[in-house]
Amino acid sequence: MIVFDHVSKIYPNGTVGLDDVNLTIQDGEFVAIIGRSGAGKSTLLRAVNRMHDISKGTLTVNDTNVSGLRGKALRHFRREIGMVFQSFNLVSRTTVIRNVLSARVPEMPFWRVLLGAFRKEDKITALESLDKVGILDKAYIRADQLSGGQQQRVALARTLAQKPKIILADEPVAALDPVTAKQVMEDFVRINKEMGISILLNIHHVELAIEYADRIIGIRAGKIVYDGPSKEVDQAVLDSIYGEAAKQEATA
Ligand SMILES: Nc1ncnc2c1ncn2[C@@H]1O[C@H](COP(=O)(O)OP(=O)(O)OP(=O)(O)O)[C@@H](O)[C@H]1O
Repeated sequence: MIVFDHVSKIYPNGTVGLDDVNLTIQDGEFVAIIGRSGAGKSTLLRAVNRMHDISKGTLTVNDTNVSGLRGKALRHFRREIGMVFQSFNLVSRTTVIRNVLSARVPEMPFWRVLLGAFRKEDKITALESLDKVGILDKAYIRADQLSGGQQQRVALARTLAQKPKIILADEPVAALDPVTAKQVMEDFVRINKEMGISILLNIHHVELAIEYADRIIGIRAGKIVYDGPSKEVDQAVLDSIYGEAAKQEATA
């Protein structure tokens, strides 16, 4: 469970990233965060695994106060939270399986890392993860020879190999064409429903958010202005999240 209790984030230059956010996300939820550019979506997402420190309030993830974590405890905590980015962040000149196996490195003794001597269990985990996202047949192909959608699936498989309880996804389909974007969103749904992993995802495509997520969080200028089921998101809700921009687009 993720709990934001009166959380604010003020960047060193004075910009308010989050403004008194109160939010509870239960285990196994699929939540999409929507809002205009600069609204605070990434700040919210990245606070969860402490890529960004919060300035005020309390953020608790699975009963751990995130702000109190240091050193080894922080590294251990981060292993339980997978992260997927818009730009995939793969090592392009190596194979798909090597990319996925890299998720196992923090669990390995140093000598194994040095020799690249992955254990059989790690290889099985990596292959199972690739199977879950439907690209097992690409295991021994170089990552840079795959399409964007396939590369995002490798990134997702790498995250699964980490055996996370939560996956954070920062604009995971922004670089993909509409058909591929839907396929990757379907992967997220399957992972969420079949494996029970909580998914918290930032997305600019409102239609995709509503179609695939169960719950929508609308953020505007660092404040949550909507938090409810996807099926209840209507034009009035979108206006409250996007303001004039939504009205102008609707009338264009
Ligand atoms: N490192 C930083 N230093 C100062 N201000 C920042 C920093 N990162 C983000 N901000 C500011 O905080 C606010 C929220 O940014 P954030 O990246 O969370 O928005 P976003 O909703 O994810 O935007 P986008 O959709 O464009 O990615 C913006 O005003 C942004 O300019």
